[in-house]
Amino acid sequence: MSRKKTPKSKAGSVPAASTLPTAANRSRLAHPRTPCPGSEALPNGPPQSGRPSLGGTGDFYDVAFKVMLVGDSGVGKTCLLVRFKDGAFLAGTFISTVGIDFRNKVLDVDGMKVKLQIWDTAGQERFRSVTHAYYRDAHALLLLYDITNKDSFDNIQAWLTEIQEYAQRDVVLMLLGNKVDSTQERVVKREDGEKLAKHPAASGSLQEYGLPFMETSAKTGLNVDLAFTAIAKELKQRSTKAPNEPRFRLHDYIKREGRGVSCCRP
Ligand SMILES: Nc1nc2c(ncn2[C@@H]2O[C@H](COP(=O)(O)OP(=O)(O)OP(=O)(O)O)[C@@H](O)[C@H]2O)c(=O)[nH]1
Ligand SMILES: [Mg+2]
Repeated sequence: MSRKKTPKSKAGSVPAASTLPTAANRSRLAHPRTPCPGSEALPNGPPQSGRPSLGGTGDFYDVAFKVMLVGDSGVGKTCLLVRFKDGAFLAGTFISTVGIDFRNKVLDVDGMKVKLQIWDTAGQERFRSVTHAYYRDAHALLLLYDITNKDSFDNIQAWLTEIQEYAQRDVVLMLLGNKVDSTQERVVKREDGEKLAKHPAASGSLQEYGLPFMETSAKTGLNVDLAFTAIAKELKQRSTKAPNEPRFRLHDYIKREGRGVSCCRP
């Protein structure tokens, strides 16, 4: 597969739904808390695996995928993304995401440049219709709850139902219990997360094997890179399908590489 350079912004070349961000309206829809040097306005087009045609900043990549962060407001989606992208933690006042925002990051996965275009959605109910419009183009979803917030955990089933309704059937899905650094405030046991991941009532094509599950901390960085890397590896394997390449097993990978991960197969 040839390595290509992302063409200069193509944001104007693909029609976007009116509610979706474009170069012109992005700042109205999202309030990033830190400057986003890697951010760029991109079309909400069809899946891009194998065809690097996303608008860009000049990153080189071989394949590009769309990853969405979903879950209740306050679970740490924005912080997880900022930790992964910038290696920093957004402490202090909680500023809820408005609409949707995104960042790009190119990972080297087994010699191939994999570009993740990561969409950070607003967890608040009032933005749900905006989020729905993005599900269908997502190749992977990271579904978060907050281990210090029982409601966010209880709402996971509702999120899974929504995912089943709006996302592609073969979407790669991973469940993350965030804020694992807050040991004193923990109200959701790791075993409960594992149990839910093993037997989700609704989870699309991954139901057969249960969901890959990890606990993470955007504050300390625990398992954050691993979550995105695992997703990138899975997506890359699916798109290249090299005949002699050993099959990548997402569950086994995070079990082997994760810290504090026991895992997930039923
Ligand atoms: N202790 C701890 N706090 C965290 C962690 N991740 C996020 N937070 C805090 O939790 C609050 C919410 O984080 P956000 O990342 O903004 O939450 P969100 O899921 O993006 O929320 P919405 O944008 O409303 O959907 C902020 O005050 C963060 O500082 C974490 O891993 N550990
Ligand atoms: Mg947010």
